[in-house]
Amino acid sequence: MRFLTQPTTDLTYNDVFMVPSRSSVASRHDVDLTSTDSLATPLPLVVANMTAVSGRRMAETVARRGAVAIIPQDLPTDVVGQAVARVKAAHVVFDTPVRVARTTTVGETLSLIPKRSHGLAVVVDDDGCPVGVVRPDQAAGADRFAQAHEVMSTDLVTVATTTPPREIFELLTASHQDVAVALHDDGTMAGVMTPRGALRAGIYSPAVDAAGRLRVGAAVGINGDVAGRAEQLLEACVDVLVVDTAHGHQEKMLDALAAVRDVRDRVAAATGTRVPVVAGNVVTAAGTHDLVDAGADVVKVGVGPGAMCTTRMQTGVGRPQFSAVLECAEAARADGRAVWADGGVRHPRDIALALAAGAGSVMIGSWFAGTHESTGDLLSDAQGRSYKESFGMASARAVRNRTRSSTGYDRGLASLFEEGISSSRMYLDPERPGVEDLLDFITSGVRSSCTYAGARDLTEFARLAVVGVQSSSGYEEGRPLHTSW
Ligand SMILES: NC(=O)C1=CN([C@@H]2O[C@H](COP(=O)(O)OP(=O)(O)OC[C@H]3O[C@@H](n4cnc5c(N)ncnc54)[C@H](OP(=O)(O)O)[C@@H]3O)[C@@H](O)[C@H]2O)C=CC1
Ligand SMILES: Nc1nc2c(ncn2[C@@H]2O[C@H](COP(=O)(O)O)[C@@H](O)[C@H]2O)c(=O)[nH]1
Repeated sequence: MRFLTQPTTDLTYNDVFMVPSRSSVASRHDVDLTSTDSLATPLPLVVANMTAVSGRRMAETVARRGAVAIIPQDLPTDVVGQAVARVKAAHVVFDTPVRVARTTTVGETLSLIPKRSHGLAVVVDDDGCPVGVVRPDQAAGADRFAQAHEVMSTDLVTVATTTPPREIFELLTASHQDVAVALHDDGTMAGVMTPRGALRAGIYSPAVDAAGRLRVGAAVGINGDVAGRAEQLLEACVDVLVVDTAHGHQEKMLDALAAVRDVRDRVAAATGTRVPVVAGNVVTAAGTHDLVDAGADVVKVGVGPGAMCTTRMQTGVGRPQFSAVLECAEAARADGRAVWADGGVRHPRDIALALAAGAGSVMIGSWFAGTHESTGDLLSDAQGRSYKESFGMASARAVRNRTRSSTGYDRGLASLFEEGISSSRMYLDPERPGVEDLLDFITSGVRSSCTYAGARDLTEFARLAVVGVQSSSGYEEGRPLHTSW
């Protein structure tokens, strides 16, 4: 990346723009978005280890499209193990729908439907074979205690798991149906595919492990039995370990990271599978080098840019994220490593700019909180707008949860140090209510950014991008107007 003119201050994503360059890339479909970190995921996107955001539904949905989610550090390892097992058991092409039994009540079925973006629930019999589909409009007039089989439609489109997505798309559009149910040879349900899902299956590749299963990561903090937790997570088959704390450039972190690296190396020697270790957060070259020296394969960058973050206002500490990523990416590259740009992403352009600055992948939290697949329940405000509740991992709410096994006195002490928002509303975008809708939005933007720069992949993009510094009115000029002025 080069600047049009050398900046004299540190910069946020909003402070910068890219200019187009002469390009020989004829189509946005010709751009390869494989991440340039050691994970080499098909998409350079990571879902942040935030309790309000990242769980098994999020993990399997994004992995099917090529990204990876990190399960938060505040969950007990047996719970993480169950989530990882569910992700690993999920089909890599067909989506996992909401599944109910014939006898599930209509009330419960309707409450479960928003947990996925398909807008329906598949009814299965005792053997796991699909027998019908319930959509909210079919159940609208029914008693809440009626059972799913009483309101379901039995007009099912079924396909074999080997049916190509394009064929499924054509089958569904010709029959005016909204979903196909894929069956295993024994008639049990493998998953579902919508027409939109069929299009996605044609353009995205799943992020898979050596055994062809969906990939998922998990986080560890720096307190307690860090090595023990890392070992249990590796036994649970996580594909990436994230050692995460607010102040990543502290000696306690370097010790914790070295302990995690040693466990990982021991497991790698025994199993032949070397799981990458990510560590953060830092915002300087010095912090990056120290984390690499202590064992990080990838360094996580960002102090204070997150949407749930109060660190900068509380402490004055942090750094504008574009400059932090740029400096840390250069330092990591010199050490033969990569960085993740963590936090502060609100538009596809921010991801493109982070990648232009040299990030191997970009981590997103709050934006994805406002989707069907995030962990929270779907709520409605007084105007009927759908939202999910989100909160920061250093908020009083998260600290209370993290310290639940400590003494009252220690919990009281910990609660004095909150650096995050305990409750915020992340509204679902009616145009893009599912995380896959956001992935479509992001990847189309980033593919386009690459072609403007003349780049066929993200290594080229980070080399060829030409970046300028803009005033706040320059940024404002680029914002679309939804009403006239
Ligand atoms: N990217 C960012 O800007 C930030 C991210 N977060 C996120 O919040 C989550 C919780 O992280 P964290 O608060 O570190 O909790 P952890 O549970 O990981 O504990 C942090 C440990 O580091 C010690 N510590 C020393 N200095 C600091 C400091 N300035 N800030 C915080 N801890 C410090 C604490 O000791 P003691 O309590 O005794 O001081 C404690 O032992 C993580 O997911 C993290 O990514 C939190 C804040 C900023
Ligand atoms: N200072 C704080 N930072 C937090 C907190 N919870 C999470 N985070 C950081 O934000 C990113 C995600 O950023 P987003 O803009 O996409 O939401 C996450 O990965 C953490 O590094 C917090 O309570 N305080």
